[in-house]
Amino acid sequence: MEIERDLVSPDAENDELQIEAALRPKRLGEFIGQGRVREQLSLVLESALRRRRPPDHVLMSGSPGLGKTTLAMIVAAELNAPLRITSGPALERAGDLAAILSTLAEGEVLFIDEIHRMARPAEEMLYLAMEDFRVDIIVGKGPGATAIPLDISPFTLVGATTRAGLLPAPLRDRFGFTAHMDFYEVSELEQVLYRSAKLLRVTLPDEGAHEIARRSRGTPRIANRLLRRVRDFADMRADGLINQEIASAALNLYEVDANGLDRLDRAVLGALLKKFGGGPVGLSTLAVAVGEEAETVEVVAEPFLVRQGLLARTPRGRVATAAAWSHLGMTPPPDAFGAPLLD
Ligand SMILES: Nc1ncnc2c1ncn2[C@@H]1O[C@H](COP(=O)(O)OP(=O)(O)OP(=O)(O)O)[C@@H](O)[C@H]1O
Repeated sequence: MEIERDLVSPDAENDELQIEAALRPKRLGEFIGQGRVREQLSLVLESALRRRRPPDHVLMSGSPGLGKTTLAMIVAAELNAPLRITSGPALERAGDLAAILSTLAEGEVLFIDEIHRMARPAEEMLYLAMEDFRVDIIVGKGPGATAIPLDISPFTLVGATTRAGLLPAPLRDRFGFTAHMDFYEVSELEQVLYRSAKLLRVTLPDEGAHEIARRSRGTPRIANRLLRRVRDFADMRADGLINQEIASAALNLYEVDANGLDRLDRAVLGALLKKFGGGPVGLSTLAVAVGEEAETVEVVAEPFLVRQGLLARTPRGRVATAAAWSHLGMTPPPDAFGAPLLD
């Protein structure tokens, strides 16, 4: 079974990238939510500016669509520094990274998205670059190979990962500041929606904003996407009025459920309850049951289901909570949460 990428998929689709760019907050002061990260980052950046030195390297971890790329761009903007963007999968060989590092301008911000997917030789080159602003260029092969050290300009690395746990410790330790991005509160998503509505020239009453925010899976990217779909629906069916009823009808039409669960979330929960009696079941078995890659289930669906209190990760596997059974309107078997109690 192939799960279609849904309206609430946290990944950006191609035609969406342009709209996203237009909706991106450009400065830290415009960035909504993630209060602690914002405050810590602003201290790091301010003190770097005062010392006239590039700040410590920054690692950002969190689910897709929570604003990691946006924050990386903001870091460069706040430092008034140029920004270079690449991603882990593009750095297949050490030479790919050397070509970038050796051409960085002084103080430039290098953003590596999906940094956990970088090839090993590139990763090792990065250690030295991050620590000593130096790369060793290997010339020749085999026993005759020599390493020629090359100084590079001091720079700031901003790494983003959806899977901080996969980063090797030597790499993780070289970041002076780690920002854990969490899902957004409904009230924060409302602020994201008001801001986007203004930029898109959409009239958004409070009740419409609330309905969209609470179904946005705690993710600004999804909130912005749902806003555009609800606007289309309201334009066609309600003279552009986005009240609670219209927002709710539009989101039902697009199969976003009342808690913002998407089709993949529901498929994972459904399989867990119907095929495995609520678990425990291993991640890969669960992924096969919904026809998805284990990584997709782990990175995309699980964090939100865990956050919603619908699924628990235990040493023996994934387990549905009581809330999951009631969310799908099912009755758990008597032994669903361990042995039944005897009177
Ligand atoms: N704090 C925020 N305030 C307002 N808008 C935000 C915020 N965070 C993200 N957004 C919006 O969500 C969109 C997606 O954010 P972004 O691309 O930065 O996410 P990401 O975490 O880098 O995702 P991915 O890992 O998939 O690249 C942006 O276009 C931006 O409009």
